[in-house]
Amino acid sequence: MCNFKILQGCFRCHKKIVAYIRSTWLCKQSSHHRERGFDATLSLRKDLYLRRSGIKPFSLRMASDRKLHTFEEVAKHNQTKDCWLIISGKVYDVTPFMEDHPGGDEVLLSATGKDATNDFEDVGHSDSARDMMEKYYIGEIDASTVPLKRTYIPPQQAQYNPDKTPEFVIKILQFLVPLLILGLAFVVRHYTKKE
Ligand code: HEM
Repeated sequence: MCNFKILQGCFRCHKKIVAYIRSTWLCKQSSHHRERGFDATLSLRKDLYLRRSGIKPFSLRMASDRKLHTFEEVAKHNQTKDCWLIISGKVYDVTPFMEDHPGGDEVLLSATGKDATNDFEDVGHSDSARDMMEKYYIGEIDASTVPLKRTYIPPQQAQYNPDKTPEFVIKILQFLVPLLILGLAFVVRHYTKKE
């Protein structure tokens, strides 16, 4: 039985070919090359083939190898000694990595019980970090079981409501009373001058 299936451009003419790999050997490929009298790739070692094709083995796992986990099941693994993460639709058991994770085990713990894709991407993990993920991959997440993202509901704009409290009346009076006194002073002065 073949472990991996590859759809990749031909080394020579870049036409897409299908190849199957068993263990470390390429065991079957589409007849494209043989039709042209070229079947040297049949004896290529898998790692050489993969290096040339630029595909990481991680992406080559067949669908049947991927276990589908529910969100609820994954969320239960939220301890230092049992820690699973969901990143880009994939499930990782990072328990053996907790002590060695350069960012510490606490960040990994804080990323459990949710889709940690953004947390992972925000850090700007290196390519070597991404390559390491393969080691901890245990399956796919059943997307239909992931709770919908909490949507941000902006605070409701307070409706215009003129302030009618006593405080507001006092403020108005503080402004009006000096004006009234000033006006009264002018009136009094005006009449007293005439007399
Ligand atoms: C399978 C999952 C993960 C693997 C294999 C992994 C691996 C690594 C590696 C190798 C580094 C060293 C820096 C680098 O090479 O990029 C690193 C750093 C770090 N990681 Fe992760 N990581 C994973 C998940 C996460 C998650 C989910 C978070 C956030 C919640 C996170 C937060 C960090 C932080 C904060 C650093 C330190 C960055 C720094 O100090 O520059 N990692 N990780």
